[in-house]
Amino acid sequence: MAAADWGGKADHLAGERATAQFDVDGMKVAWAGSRHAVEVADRMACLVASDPVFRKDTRTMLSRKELFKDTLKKAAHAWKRTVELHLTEEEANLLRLYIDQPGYVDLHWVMFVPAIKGQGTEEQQKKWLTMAYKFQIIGTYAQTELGHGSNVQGLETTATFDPSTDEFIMHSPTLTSSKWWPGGLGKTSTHAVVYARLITEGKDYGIHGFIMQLRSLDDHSPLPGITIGDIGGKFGSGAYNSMDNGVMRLDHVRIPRDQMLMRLAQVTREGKYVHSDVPKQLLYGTMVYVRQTIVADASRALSRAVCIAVRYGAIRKQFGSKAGGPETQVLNYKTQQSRLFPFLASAYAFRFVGQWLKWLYTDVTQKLESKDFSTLPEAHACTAGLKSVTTSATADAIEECQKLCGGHGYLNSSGLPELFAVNLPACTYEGDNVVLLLQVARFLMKTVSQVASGKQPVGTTAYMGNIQHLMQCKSVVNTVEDWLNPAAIKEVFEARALRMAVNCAQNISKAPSQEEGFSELSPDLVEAAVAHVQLIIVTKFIEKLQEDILGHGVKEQLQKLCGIYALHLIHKHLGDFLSTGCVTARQGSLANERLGKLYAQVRPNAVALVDAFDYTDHYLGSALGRYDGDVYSALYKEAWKDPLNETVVPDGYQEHLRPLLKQQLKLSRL
Ligand SMILES: CCCCC/C=C\C/C=C\C/C=C\C/C=C\C/C=C/C(=O)SCCNC(=O)CCNC(=O)[C@H](O)C(C)(C)COP(=O)(O)OP(=O)(O)OC[C@H]1O[C@@H](n2cnc3c(N)ncnc32)[C@H](O)[C@@H]1OP(=O)(O)O
Ligand SMILES: Cc1cc2nc3c(=O)[nH]c(=O)nc-3n(C[C@H](O)[C@H](O)[C@H](O)COP(=O)(O)OP(=O)(O)OC[C@H]3O[C@@H](n4cnc5c(N)ncnc54)[C@H](O)[C@@H]3O)c2cc1C
Repeated sequence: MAAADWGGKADHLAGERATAQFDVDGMKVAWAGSRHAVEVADRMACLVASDPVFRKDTRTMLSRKELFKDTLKKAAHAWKRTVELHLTEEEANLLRLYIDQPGYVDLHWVMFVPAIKGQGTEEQQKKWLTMAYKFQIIGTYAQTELGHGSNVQGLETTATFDPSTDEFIMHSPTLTSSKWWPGGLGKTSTHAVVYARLITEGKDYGIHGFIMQLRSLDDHSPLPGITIGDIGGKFGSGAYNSMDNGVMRLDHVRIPRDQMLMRLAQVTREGKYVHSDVPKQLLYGTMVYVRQTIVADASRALSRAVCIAVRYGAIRKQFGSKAGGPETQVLNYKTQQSRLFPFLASAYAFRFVGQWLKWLYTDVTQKLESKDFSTLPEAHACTAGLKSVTTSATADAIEECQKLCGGHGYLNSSGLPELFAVNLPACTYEGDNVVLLLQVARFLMKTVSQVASGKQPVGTTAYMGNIQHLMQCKSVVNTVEDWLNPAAIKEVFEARALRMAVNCAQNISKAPSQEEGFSELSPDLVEAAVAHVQLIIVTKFIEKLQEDILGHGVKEQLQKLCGIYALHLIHKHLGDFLSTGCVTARQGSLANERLGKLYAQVRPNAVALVDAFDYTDHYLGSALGRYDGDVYSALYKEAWKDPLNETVVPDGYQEHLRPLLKQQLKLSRL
């Protein structure tokens, strides 16, 4: 039976849109960053949605092989369209984003090219990037090994210089040194930036990057000495299984000396190791760059989940009044609002902090080019911390959005299981989130000790300079309305973050050594790091509201969302705020009361607030999140696409079901 014959007319969202109290177009600009950004994104999203090659509605039903081939097809077609339409870099990136299928191209553009740009000399960039930009070679980033991921200094692959031939010998000395995980390595990449221990003149100089050709450019077979394959299926159907994450073993593979990336350090013809006068941490520069892009990915993934849950919540009805009145939209339940609206606010908060982080990264890069390395530690702490907090919150929120959509959220056709499976590994890749928070904590402990010795901190830690006030201040909040004051909100977040950091520093100083203290206190340090990162997000949201924001009612809605973001954190982490004496129990309950009022104010705007994300139905990929709200017809239609429904009587009936039924029938007649 076709969906149209189903009978009942589907509900729709027009009524919801009519209650919006702001200009949705203006909000689209605030979300995207500029009118230009809205326009380009729209154009690229429509280009993808209207091209049958980019269909993805049956993706979760494909076998791994079919899915992989489909990914190759999409990537090749995307490149063809990029060339035919002379797309700019910005347009091509958006095209890739809206295709919405992880694949080798992500690693090529997001890691291989940036690694060469950041660590290659001008000559090396000219040679390799020219080929990479034209897709004459396909590259990946091969750092992680079977035995070590987080501990980069523990990697085992060796690159031993042989002066007799002017070559490096690349080798995997143990099973655990097998490269393991790099995306695109398994079946696609022709080249990689491989991280290995540099050994010359008998001395181990630690980890460095090397460009290696892995496969023949004629027939794609692995080059001699290289064993390579895919590491196997991953969590979820469809999802990240489109990516050929790979394993690679190297057996004394020789590469020319000039394939060591030599911007930060060089090996001379004679085998002398020479380090440039730049910090060795620049070796980690590609990770800083990618962590920054992952924050933007997190806000996008979160906003997709929220868009699905809000639209569906406005359509779905359960229970009516006792008098037999109409059923209630589930979005009207206060519990639904208190679970969902903090995610809506977080999506906006992460979006704005991501825009700021992009600015910070650009600023640091410009400073590095003029040999000013002073802001590198802060850039590392900000990218590591924000990557960690935003991806963890996003993965949790997508899972909760599935529950917010009830049973239908568990269907692949809701789009939520795949969204979860694709974004969950962001908590691990580019640095495990806990490991990264410990990096932030290390930065905070250094800053606290500098403040103690009279140095004035700058940037995102400038608040620590206000230590006299923040260590003893009491929140001025006395009424529910006082929690509308951004200065009052900022003060309690600053006081909480500083007091948690100072507590940790004091406790570490009581330990026999700094190292032991850091290890013992690491759970508290992680919480202090989270408090600092949440302060950054709240602060950047407040600063965003000080900008010129055009459009009727747009700023007012953002103020409400900013309030929700901050106050829901106070509610969630009330233990921190109380134990550090930043707020009293009464102020905590006033914050909660304010939160309830903000939810009620956001409710009539909820659907319009997710419309402002400006996602096409193709990109959302959800029967529940459709723009027109025709949810039930869509679910019904999607069900029939399942391969199980290709036949009325299932395969296996003759072999397994019929004999069983017959036998049981026979037994019952005995
Ligand atoms: C269906 C839709 C899908 C659509 C998708 C569409 C688009 C996708 C687009 C993008 C997706 C993005 C990517 C693709 C997906 C996945 C790719 C994944 C790739 C990877 O995972 S690559 C491997 C990443 N690996 C890691 O991150 C390892 C983590 N470990 C580390 O970073 C480090 O080892 C460590 C934990 C930081 C420790 O370093 P180490 O040197 O051993 O020790 P320390 O003593 O702690 O540090 C020394 C010193 O250095 C400072 N430091 C550390 N890191 C950095 C840095 N990055 N930058 C600057 N400084 C750094 C540290 O602070 C210390 O400084 P001191 O002053 O204190 O000495
Ligand atoms: C989907 C996906 C794609 C990837 N793509 C790539 C790629 O393209 N290229 C590449 O090189 N790598 C890639 N990786 C690898 C990724 O970077 C690593 O998995 C990541 O850095 C984490 O390292 P690990 O797996 O060794 O985790 P481990 O470090 O083994 O972590 C295991 C547990 O130990 C904890 N832990 C570890 N160290 C500490 C510590 N010091 N203190 C406290 N707790 C600690 C962690 O918090 C975690 O809970 C990918 C991974 C995934 C999942």
